[in-house]
Amino acid sequence: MTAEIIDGKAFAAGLRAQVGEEVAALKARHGLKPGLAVVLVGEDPASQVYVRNKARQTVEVGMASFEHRLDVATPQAELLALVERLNRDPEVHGILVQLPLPDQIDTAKVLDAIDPAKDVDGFHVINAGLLATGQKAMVPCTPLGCYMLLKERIGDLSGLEAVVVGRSNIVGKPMAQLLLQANCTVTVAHSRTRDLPGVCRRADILVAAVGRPEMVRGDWVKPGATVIDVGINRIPAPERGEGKHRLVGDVAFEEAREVAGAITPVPGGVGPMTIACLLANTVTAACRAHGVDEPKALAA
Ligand SMILES: NC(=O)C1=CN([C@@H]2O[C@H](COP(=O)(O)OP(=O)(O)OC[C@H]3O[C@@H](n4cnc5c(N)ncnc54)[C@H](OP(=O)(O)O)[C@@H]3O)[C@@H](O)[C@H]2O)C=CC1
Ligand SMILES: Nc1nc(=O)c2c([nH]1)NC[C@@H]1CN(c3ccc(C(=O)N[C@@H](CCC(=O)O)C(=O)O)cc3)C=[N+]21
Repeated sequence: MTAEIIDGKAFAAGLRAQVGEEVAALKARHGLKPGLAVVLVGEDPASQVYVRNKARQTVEVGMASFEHRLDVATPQAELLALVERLNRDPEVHGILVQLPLPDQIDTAKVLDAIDPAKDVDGFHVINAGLLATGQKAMVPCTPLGCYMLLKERIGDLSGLEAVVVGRSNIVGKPMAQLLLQANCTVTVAHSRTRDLPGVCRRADILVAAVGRPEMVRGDWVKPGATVIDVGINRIPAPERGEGKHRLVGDVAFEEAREVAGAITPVPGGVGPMTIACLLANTVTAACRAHGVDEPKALAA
């Protein structure tokens, strides 16, 4: 059996259309235009691509986009001052500071300077704590996108064995929290996990967020499992010409698709969902800021 391919690109397009409708309704009923500010420090080429895509899609759904590009040598104090200004700006409902940040900047300090109500990345400790205790939070975009794909494919997740490989604050940990909330039995695996292939083989839901190209092999996958590949790895592709690259996930896709029940591709899987969820979170933040009912379809 070969797996169903989970079309994250198509699902994300549908979610963006829903966001667009909500934005139009907020304007018509409340004269409210949600706004997203994106801050990029430095000129990392991959980050520039994401930031450009985010800005384009923000405008496409009818929201206001504010882009701030700072020099790679920007002192921490200057970045913190910008965040403070955005916190106070009533036209800005969501703030995203693109990671990674240059070495002179203390990332945790910057993330925790963002008003938790405008923290559409869900990286602030307040939001991490709210999520972990089952309260209303801003949920990190990538895990939220993965969760939506899982709900769409499986429906009720209760009682399923979920294995999340990776324990970062931005993907692995919040992913595990969402799955736990949905009544999965959750295992979080990492670089010190013993017998990682054996642990993965228990999973009805296997989420790979490690940052190692094609690490999860076909024989790590339980037959029929749903595999969510979060990894975005750029590897050399000499077959496409000298100096060319291609994107691969953290899962060996061709092997895994022969065993899994369903699997997300890279590209076209989780990546587009991340940006769509960022837009959804910005609408949610704007609604909360103005005491308007928030659209249920845009949240976990
Ligand atoms: N699609 C999207 O929108 C997004 C994709 N990504 C991608 O997802 C991947 C993960 O990102 P992120 O969480 O930020 O990465 P981090 O580097 O912050 O975390 C990686 C995690 O993987 C674990 N790990 C590393 N090597 C191994 C190994 N050999 N065996 C088991 N576990 C291992 C680490 O374990 P330990 O803690 O023990 O070191 C760590 O917990 C990357 O490819 C990134 O590009 C990230 C964000 C968004
Ligand atoms: N504050 C912050 N928030 C983030 O959410 C954040 C970040 N910093 N830093 C970088 C990572 C990475 N990330 C991606 C978003 C979209 C795609 C995406 O759309 N990928 C396309 C391919 C794009 C391509 O071709 O390069 C796909 O998978 O189909 C990938 C990766 C968000 N991140």
